[in-house]
Amino acid sequence: MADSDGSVEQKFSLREVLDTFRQCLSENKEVYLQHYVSGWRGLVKFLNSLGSVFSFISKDAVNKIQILVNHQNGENGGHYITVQSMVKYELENGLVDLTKRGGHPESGCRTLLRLHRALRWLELFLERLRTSNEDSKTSVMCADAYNESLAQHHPWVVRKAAGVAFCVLPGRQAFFEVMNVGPPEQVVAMLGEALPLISEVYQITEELYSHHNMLDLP
Ligand SMILES: CCCCCCCC/C=C\CCCCCCCC(=O)N[C@@H](COP(=O)(O)O)[C@H](O)/C=C/CCCCCCCCCCCCC
Repeated sequence: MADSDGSVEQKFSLREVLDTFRQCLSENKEVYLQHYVSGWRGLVKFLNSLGSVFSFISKDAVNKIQILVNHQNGENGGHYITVQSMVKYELENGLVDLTKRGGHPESGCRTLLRLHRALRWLELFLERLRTSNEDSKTSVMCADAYNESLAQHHPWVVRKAAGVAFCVLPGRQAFFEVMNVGPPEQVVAMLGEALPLISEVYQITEELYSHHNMLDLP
């Protein structure tokens, strides 16, 4: 549908995000980068619909998505099909800054690690949403999930800004409406479908990064 300014409306759909995370895993449990990035694109649509307070977060996510897309579309794009092939290629060719930032500030590995950490936040947040009740506050659920995950990797100023943004999150009912799924029971059911997929993608990536000692890339 076109907006009044002629731009194409980009409505968030939880179903679409669920489908992209379903497509993420290959038969032998490799993570397809293209679908991983599409999943994040879908989530950013949701974030954008929440208002400009969140734009510093969505800008960072979009920037990281774009770095990964550039790798996929670049001359070595054939190595950026799965997270596993990307890790292998970048490590074998010395394209990752392993201990301090240097010549490869935009490696696929360090960029994906930032989104991977955010995926843990998402998993924790969605699980809280799924098991929440009408009186639960999205701001509290979001902050708790953040403090348990991403916050450990952010400096004070980012944690403060994130905390301010969480305070203006819409309430649970409005939040569920933006998901475009239907009544709350259907949202809860779909979250129950989405969570194991997100969790599996997270676990596989976590093990891969841990195996290569890359969970703290600068
Ligand atoms: C299913 C629908 C309901 C949930 C929808 C959630 C939608 C969330 C969409 C996007 C999440 C944003 C992901 C942010 C990635 C952050 C990556 C990161 O950690 N970047 C920092 C480090 O990067 P480098 O400097 O090392 O390159 C960077 O400093 C961060 C800057 C921005 C602040 C990030 C705060 C993240 C807060 C967590 C997301 C809150 C979203 C709330 C909306 C419900």
